[in-house]
Amino acid sequence: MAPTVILEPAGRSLWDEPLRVAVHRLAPRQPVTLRAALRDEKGALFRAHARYRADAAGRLDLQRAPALGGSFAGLEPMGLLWAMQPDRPFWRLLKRDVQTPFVVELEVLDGHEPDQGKLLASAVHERHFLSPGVRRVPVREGRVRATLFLPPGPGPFPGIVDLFGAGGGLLEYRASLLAGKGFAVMALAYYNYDDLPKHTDVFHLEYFEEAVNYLLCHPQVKGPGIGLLGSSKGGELCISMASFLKGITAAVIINGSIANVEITLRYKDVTLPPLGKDLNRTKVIKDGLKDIVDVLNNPLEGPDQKSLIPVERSDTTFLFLVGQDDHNWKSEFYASEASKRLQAHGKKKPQVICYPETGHFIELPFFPLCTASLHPILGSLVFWGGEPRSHAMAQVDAWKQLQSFFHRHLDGEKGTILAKL
Ligand SMILES: CCCCCCCCCCCCCC(=O)SCCNC(=O)CCNC(=O)[C@H](O)C(C)(C)COP(=O)(O)OP(=O)(O)OC[C@H]1O[C@@H](n2cnc3c(N)ncnc32)[C@H](O)[C@@H]1OP(=O)(O)O
Repeated sequence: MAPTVILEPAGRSLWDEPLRVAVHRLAPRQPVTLRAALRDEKGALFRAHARYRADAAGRLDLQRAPALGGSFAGLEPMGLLWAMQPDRPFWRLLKRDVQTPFVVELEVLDGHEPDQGKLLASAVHERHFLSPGVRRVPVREGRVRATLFLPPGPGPFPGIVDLFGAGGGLLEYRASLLAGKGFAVMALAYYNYDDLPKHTDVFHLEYFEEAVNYLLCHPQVKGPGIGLLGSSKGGELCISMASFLKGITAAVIINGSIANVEITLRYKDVTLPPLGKDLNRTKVIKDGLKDIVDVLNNPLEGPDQKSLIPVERSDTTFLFLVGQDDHNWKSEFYASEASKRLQAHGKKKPQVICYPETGHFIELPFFPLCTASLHPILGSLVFWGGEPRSHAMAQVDAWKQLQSFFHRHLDGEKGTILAKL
């Protein structure tokens, strides 16, 4: 009988679920190569392969068998996903439409030559971004342009606003999966989407306030406060929201900055200018990639202090998730400074989790690492940092940590929300 691929769950699973891959009916100790591939919505092909050897009974189980080489090595049951590389250089895996899955094709080839062995077996598996019963509700309310994801059932649910970074648009894949964990999550656009400006020199915090209030007033959102989740420029904006706006109980900042970067921020009569920078501090590393980690000025010094976000005003409970190899900016320094400033002002000590060999884009579990791509502000190819295996481990942990943080701080007893300004 021919070899077969056994997948658990079979046929389909959520993107953040571990997938158990096994191959049965191989010859005892047969050398094989496993290949995985998926195509993104822009046609880029992401692929990984790994060499294995079946056991004495002709079985291969990726939870027990180490990869002997290929795109990764060692015991890595999800390596065929996180070690994928795009056929387009400097391309990042993004999910643009959460209503369709990524379709992963798995192949088992005889021998250890990834492009030459005879095809022994194959399987197709769908990786979804919408949990069963999660509702996707486009929001066009006042100025707010967003998508709200509601868990199944009547609620009310703890509410979270989710922001991605520079480049804008509306990325929904994190919000949609998080809604499956029992939260009402609003993926919020703030530029380069729908009728929002394509580019802007100023962000008005009143826009974000409108979004927070929309969520707070939603009948299926449980008060008295909501959570914020933001990465990169989105993380920085979450720190500003938590510092100036009412109604924010908890915030998770993934590689964010404590200073306002690149685009002026206004709220009522307050203006935070962009942090100073010196592009001469750009280093050109291999393949002409730019390393911009030293470009921004130190926000604790001189006139650059005007760009510092007054995080010490905030009564929000923070979790900072930090990639220690972030080459976009100095996320670890920013998180530690935020922690110092909050504590110096008698505020709650934030939780700071630092991940070694982890770069700028801490994504959902099993997303392949994007080490370099076009910088949405600089317009040139930059190095984001990270080592694939460590980065993959960090993504799994970060996803668990942020969920338990939000459950702890948004699902608990009602707290008092204090006015800030
Ligand atoms: C100047 C001073 C700088 C100083 C630096 C100081 C320090 C740092 C400060 C900065 C702090 C901030 C730090 C941060 O925040 S870092 C950035 C974090 N940002 C995000 O995570 C949000 C990402 N969002 C976006 O990038 C956009 O909204 C997307 C792309 C989703 C859609 O948007 P839109 O629908 O409008 O886009 P398009 O499809 O027409 O594509 C447009 C172009 O984008 C390129 N592209 C698209 N997809 C991919 C991909 N998968 N891989 C690689 N590249 C991709 C590609 O070249 C394409 O052009 P073309 O090839 O099609 O012609």
